[in-house]
Amino acid sequence: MTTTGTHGTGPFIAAIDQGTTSSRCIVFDRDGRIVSVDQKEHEQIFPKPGWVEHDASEIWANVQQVVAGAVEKAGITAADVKAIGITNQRETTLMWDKTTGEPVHNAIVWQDTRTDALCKELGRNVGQDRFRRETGLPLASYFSGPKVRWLLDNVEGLRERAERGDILFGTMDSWVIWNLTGGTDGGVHVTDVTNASRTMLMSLRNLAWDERIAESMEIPVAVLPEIRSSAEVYGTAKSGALAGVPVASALGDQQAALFGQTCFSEGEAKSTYGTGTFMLMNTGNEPVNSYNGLLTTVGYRIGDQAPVYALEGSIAVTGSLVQWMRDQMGLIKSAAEIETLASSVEDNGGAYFVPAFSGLFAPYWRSDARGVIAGLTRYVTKAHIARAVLEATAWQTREITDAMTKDSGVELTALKVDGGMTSNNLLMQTLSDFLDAPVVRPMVAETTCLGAAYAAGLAVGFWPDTDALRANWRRAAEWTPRMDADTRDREYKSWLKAVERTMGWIEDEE
Ligand SMILES: Nc1ncnc2c1ncn2[C@@H]1O[C@H](COP(=O)(O)OP(=O)(O)O)[C@@H](O)[C@H]1O
Ligand SMILES: O=P(O)(O)OC[C@H](O)CO
Repeated sequence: MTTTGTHGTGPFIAAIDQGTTSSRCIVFDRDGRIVSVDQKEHEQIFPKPGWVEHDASEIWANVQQVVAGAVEKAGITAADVKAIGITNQRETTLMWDKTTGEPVHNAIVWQDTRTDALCKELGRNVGQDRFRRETGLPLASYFSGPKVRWLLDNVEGLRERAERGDILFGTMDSWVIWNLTGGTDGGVHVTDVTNASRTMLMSLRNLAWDERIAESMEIPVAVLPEIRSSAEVYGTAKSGALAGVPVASALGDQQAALFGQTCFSEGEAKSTYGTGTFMLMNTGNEPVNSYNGLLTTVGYRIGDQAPVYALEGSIAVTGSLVQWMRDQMGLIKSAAEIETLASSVEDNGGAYFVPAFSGLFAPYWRSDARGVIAGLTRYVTKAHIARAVLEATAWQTREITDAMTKDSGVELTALKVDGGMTSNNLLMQTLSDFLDAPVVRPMVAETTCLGAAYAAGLAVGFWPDTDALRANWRRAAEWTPRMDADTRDREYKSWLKAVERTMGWIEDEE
């Protein structure tokens, strides 16, 4: 996809978003407006049920293409661009040879569940609590550490090469930055605090690798990148359309969206509706422990300022359920059609759809759960199912906001949203109804790239401070609750009953 928008005169900031389904590059002007976009999808590789991989060489080639594409569409040159910001799908794990620059295996994607058994074993041997206490994360196949261990155990000869110091590990931020800054010819091997906080290997308080945790996972520290802040100059792009431009930010995509939504004050939260949904709340300069199934993570760190922490509710399946209705069930032809179909009925007809396709993430963290449609009768039509599909996203968000309130003590007053699913009006209204709170969407829906651009711009003095960024945030749409409390409470009870039905489907030995 390539689009060109209207823009003022330069200079500009470019952001690269290396996402789960595609890589894109967006050029922004000083008002945070989009000047140009270029985007390219990459192959999703499913070698076995539950396994998901990406070809990191294909991804790097795509990144170079979209950077060139966005620069060309903007009608600018590298000299007009003051900095490059990086944002990325988080947790996806890659190891490569630092002499040849070749990946040793496909990247293992965040959704991949191959390390389930390994996580259970680590839980038995090391203890669940230890990981949560030190890293803020529950032991789950979602995070990078167990994926690194899997690669070291399963790629022949890799452990010896890693111990010799020939191998580098990185999430996609590290891979893109290493290649951009020269690769085998002096590329810098770094990651930022937000990405590092998803590896399960970083001490959340010290913002440094926890060597004892790494040792308990049998991961040699020699493979780990240097942890840096989210907004500082890591190096300079060595080749391509933006050669000579400083690479000045890195943030995991959900943290970048928090930044792009200008959630700079404690208690401010955003929820991003894409393949999955991720809600993050800024909790200030101290990590807040979760007792209700949320993750404690780093929100961002600007240069040497104090880090900002966040609580996160991660939902594995939201937009991908709409894709499933389209691609596997054939009930709709396009994602947008789900709204038309769901709007053709008044309610869900008694049906509740819990899409626990790869277990349940927050607040349950149950890998033994599987998807369920509950409440079926002959009355139920495909339109009711479409409605239940949209309601599933809204109810899952409600469960997360309930947990956030319990953990943080902050009542939700409004939710800032972004991502592909927010173009669905019925879903946004339903969300407001179920949360009993206003839902607001900003003018620039590409908050992930915007956040990376903002951080890079701050690092090079393109924007003076976060107040200047706040001034760019403009509301495009708002939905307010219309549902009466009795209906909401009754429906929520039924949803929670349906969630119970998903648990324990997978037996341990499976
Ligand atoms: N109108 C819509 N209604 C519901 N879901 C939608 C709609 N448009 C797109 N989606 C879903 O949103 C997702 C794409 O959003 P996007 O933010 O681009 O995701 P990602 O960044 O995770 O690739 C897809 O899973 C798609 O099914
Ligand atoms: O690439 P996205 O938008 O699907 O985001 C993926 C998340 O970062 C996974 O934690």
